[in-house]
Amino acid sequence: MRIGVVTFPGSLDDRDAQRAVRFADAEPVALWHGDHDLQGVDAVVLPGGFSYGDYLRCGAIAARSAIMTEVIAAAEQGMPILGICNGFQMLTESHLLPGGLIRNEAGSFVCRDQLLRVESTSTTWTSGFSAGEEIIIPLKNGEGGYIADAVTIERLEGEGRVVFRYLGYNPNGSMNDIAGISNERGNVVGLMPHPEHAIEPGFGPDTADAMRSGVDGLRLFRSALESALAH
Ligand SMILES: NC(=O)CC[C@H](N)C(=O)O
Repeated sequence: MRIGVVTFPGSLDDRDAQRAVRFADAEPVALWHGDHDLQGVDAVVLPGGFSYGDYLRCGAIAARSAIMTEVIAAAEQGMPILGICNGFQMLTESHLLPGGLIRNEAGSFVCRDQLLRVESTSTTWTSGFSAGEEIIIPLKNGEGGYIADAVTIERLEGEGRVVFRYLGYNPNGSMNDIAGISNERGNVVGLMPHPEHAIEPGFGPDTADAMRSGVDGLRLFRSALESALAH
């Protein structure tokens, strides 16, 4: 499986995402924001960072880049797309996912190992988890507060499209403790925490708790690979 990772001006975690793809035994393909070319990839990761310096709103300018025209068309055809943090912001800004991300409630950047509950396993990126599983994934953002109108929130909850929920502590004031959501089809997933930073023991979240592997993030990439092999 070939998974494209898009680099935008100001991307920070594109190399980490490529590494995560490699660790999951898929082939990473570097894609460029200015190209109208997905190079025949099977899936796309929109990585974290500060695309276009976060000007206007995080992800707003990136959502209007050349590559996103192709990503949007491919997503609508069912291609698996994962938006991580700044990538999640791009997905809402391009309307592939509903709602938006606003400045953290506390007004400051937050960086922590975050406990999450996997609420939905019916997406391409979470099929390898068990529903209700608790995982730890690093989180680092300034505009991570998820908001949507009441009808949208009700719909997301009712359709089981809240994929990840913050547990124990809501780091940014997200409505309903929402950390990640999917589109109706389950091929497009966006989340604020960074799974690409939890792929290797000793280099991810604090693993002092023996119950935690520190590599929960890798399972999102593996899920996509296993979904592809199953089809
Ligand atoms: N880690 C990230 O991708 C950060 C996204 C964005 N720049 C923010 O601060 O919210």
